[in-house]
Amino acid sequence: MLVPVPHTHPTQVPLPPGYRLAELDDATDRDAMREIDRWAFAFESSPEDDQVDVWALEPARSVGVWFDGPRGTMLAAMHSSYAFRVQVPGGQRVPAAGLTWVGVHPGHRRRGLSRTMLHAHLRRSRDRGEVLSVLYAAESGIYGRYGYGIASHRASLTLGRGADLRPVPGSEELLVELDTFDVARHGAELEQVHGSAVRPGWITRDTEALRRLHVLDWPSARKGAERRRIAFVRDAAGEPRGYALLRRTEKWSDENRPEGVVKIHDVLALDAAAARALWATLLDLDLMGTVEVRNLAPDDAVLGLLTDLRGTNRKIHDDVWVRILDLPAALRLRSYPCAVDVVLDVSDPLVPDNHGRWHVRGGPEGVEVSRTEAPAHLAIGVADLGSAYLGGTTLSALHAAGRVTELVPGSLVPAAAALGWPVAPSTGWGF
Ligand SMILES: CC(=O)SCCNC(=O)CCNC(=O)[C@H](O)C(C)(C)COP(=O)(O)OP(=O)(O)OC[C@H]1O[C@@H](n2cnc3c(N)ncnc32)[C@H](O)[C@@H]1OP(=O)(O)O
Repeated sequence: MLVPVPHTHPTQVPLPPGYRLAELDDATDRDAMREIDRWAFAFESSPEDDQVDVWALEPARSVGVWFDGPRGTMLAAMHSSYAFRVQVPGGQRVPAAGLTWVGVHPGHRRRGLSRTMLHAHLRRSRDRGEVLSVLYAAESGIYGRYGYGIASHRASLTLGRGADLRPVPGSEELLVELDTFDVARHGAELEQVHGSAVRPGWITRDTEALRRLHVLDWPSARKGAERRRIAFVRDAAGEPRGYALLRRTEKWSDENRPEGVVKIHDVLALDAAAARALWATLLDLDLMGTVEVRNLAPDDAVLGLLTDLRGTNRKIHDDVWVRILDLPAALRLRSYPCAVDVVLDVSDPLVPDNHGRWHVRGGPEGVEVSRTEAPAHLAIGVADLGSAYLGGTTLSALHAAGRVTELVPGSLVPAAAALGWPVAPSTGWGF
């Protein structure tokens, strides 16, 4: 079914002849969407994978570009989004469009298809009342031009077996239970723990399909590893206080020493004792030599528990990118750790409603955000404001890189303190 998507955005670039932007139907266009996904991301699924596959895209949120060519009509590009609620500093969960499945057939790339889709995405998300759009970027160079900035980071670590952890009172009384993961038996408790985390950038998986997708155990992805296991850490009443999804791979050295690898897909603990108990188990599994984890918050408890960080091969990667769609709402909905009184001159060529000078005034109890003609203290682009929004990247760091201009001397540091946040933003899972 082809529902034309109107081109009304002021900066809309017309598509080349033969191409049409249209809403995609979740049922009738599904095969074409899967085909574009395979072409764009260069993968093939096995018949065993297809049996466990989950369709998590949500109805009425996919838009594609059809090509009417000499050999008929084909889908040349698509994108979709999830209706997320993203936690912002202070704990509110704000409506956000989680952009996903952006893909252009390699035979139709660099003709502006993606640009046209992204402009439509920004407009449609705003029309739905979404305050932010968030994404994981396949490549760093794609999304800055649309006003997205890196708003959180994730850490990857490789730990040797038996890495020493500081003691935490109460951790010895907690029970760690290991089981083969089964979504029917473990899914609800896993999401209960996940949904209790207090951290900017945190995105709960609010549909059954997203919950299943997160724990999907692709047979082809095992590559000789065991099936997925789960470790739950529980208090004396049996309540889960943390979990880790993991799998082990057997490996032996030439001298027959055990050098197995534990790969952690997802790990979360709600307090220090739970983190200590969980990591003590993960770091002491028999026949394992190393433990690898790739999606920790940059201030995850394990970094403070380890007595020696050297040799952990710690790396930092970009996590979620944020695009502010409704600037006054976004700035009002987050909290501020201290008083703020600043005029920001925000440049946003794609969303004129965001563009211009904004007075942000208030403090921890709340802020007023209003348009103003008053001279600005700081000038910033909307992508850089997106980077600062969750509190993980300071305005000072952006200023040091020439990405914020201090127009009134002395205004940068107080504004940077007010837009910062004491808990590092992180999402911890990909979509
Ligand atoms: C949130 C997610 O889903 S991330 C997944 C993104 N998808 C992929 O990486 C899959 C493989 N790649 C693709 O499908 C496509 O090449 C896309 C989506 C990256 C780009 O689509 P295209 O239709 O070729 O892009 P389009 O022609 O609209 O280009 C718009 C601009 O982006 C630039 N651009 C396009 N791709 C890239 C890239 N990979 N890196 C840097 N810049 C890029 C173009 O040069 C152009 O620049 P300009 O503003 O200076 O003119």
